[in-house]
Amino acid sequence: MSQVSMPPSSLVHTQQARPVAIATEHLSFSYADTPDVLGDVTLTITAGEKVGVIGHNGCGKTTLFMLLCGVLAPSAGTVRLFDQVIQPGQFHPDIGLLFQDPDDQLFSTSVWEDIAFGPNNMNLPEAEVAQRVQQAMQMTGTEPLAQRPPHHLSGGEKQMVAIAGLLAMCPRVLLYDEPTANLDLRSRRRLIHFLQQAPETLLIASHDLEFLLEVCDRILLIDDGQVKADGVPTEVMGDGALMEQHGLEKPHSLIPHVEPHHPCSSQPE
Ligand SMILES: Nc1ncnc2c1ncn2[C@@H]1O[C@H](COP(=O)(O)OP(=O)(O)OP(=O)(O)O)[C@@H](O)[C@H]1O
Repeated sequence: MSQVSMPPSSLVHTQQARPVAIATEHLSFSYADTPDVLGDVTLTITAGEKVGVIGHNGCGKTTLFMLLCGVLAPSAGTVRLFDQVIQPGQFHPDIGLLFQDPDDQLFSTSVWEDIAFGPNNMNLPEAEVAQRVQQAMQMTGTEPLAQRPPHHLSGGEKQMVAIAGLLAMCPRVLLYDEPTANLDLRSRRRLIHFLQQAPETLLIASHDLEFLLEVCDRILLIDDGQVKADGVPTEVMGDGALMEQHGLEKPHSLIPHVEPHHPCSSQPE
């Protein structure tokens, strides 16, 4: 694995004081007809980190997320969430997954009902459910949509409602799978500000590398079922040879900008 630069020692010290949010040990997974999607992945995510997960189509980002939150059962290895081993198939309110397609997440008759679904499942008192729904709608700017049927919303509106549904469960870890896929530029910018201020531990799988550069403090590059690079975003994504080797491109903002010299302009003195 390419270790692309270590954080400064003061940062290491701060991070060591924080608990480990996610730890995988020798995590492997195969689908019945797709073997070795992930092979022997061992990694540690510290509480409060904002980690971008990159890799070409089909490299296993979504599969990794589904293993981390217990939707899929590992073929081998374990996942720990704050030192508790994740039991596949069980409800883990401490970790939430935003699906790639918000339609997979929204199914109630109104936005309010959808956001309340998670807290209701946690058997919270009605007043607390209402308070959490209200707060989650406020944070995501979805209050005006409260009584609308989710299937009538635009792609971007659905995305924010799906995020509100996760926030209402107050998870400590959030997994975002392609969160900018349905968003226009203004909604994308709003999501960037929102995630920059998020107190939770974040893992974000995305092909929108510029978005990851703005939000994340660490990048994992996945290929051939393994973590091939783990480090500071500008250094992992700024390494053109590394990116190309794994089927990716350096983000535009990390390519040095050279002003083209117009042939008719006067020569510099
Ligand atoms: N339910 C499934 N059954 C069989 N194979 C699957 C299933 N889901 C995913 N796969 C395969 O597993 C591999 C990893 O898929 P995954 O969706 O995790 O990749 P990804 O990195 O999230 O891709 P993308 O960037 O396109 O979203 C791919 O080869 C995919 O075809």
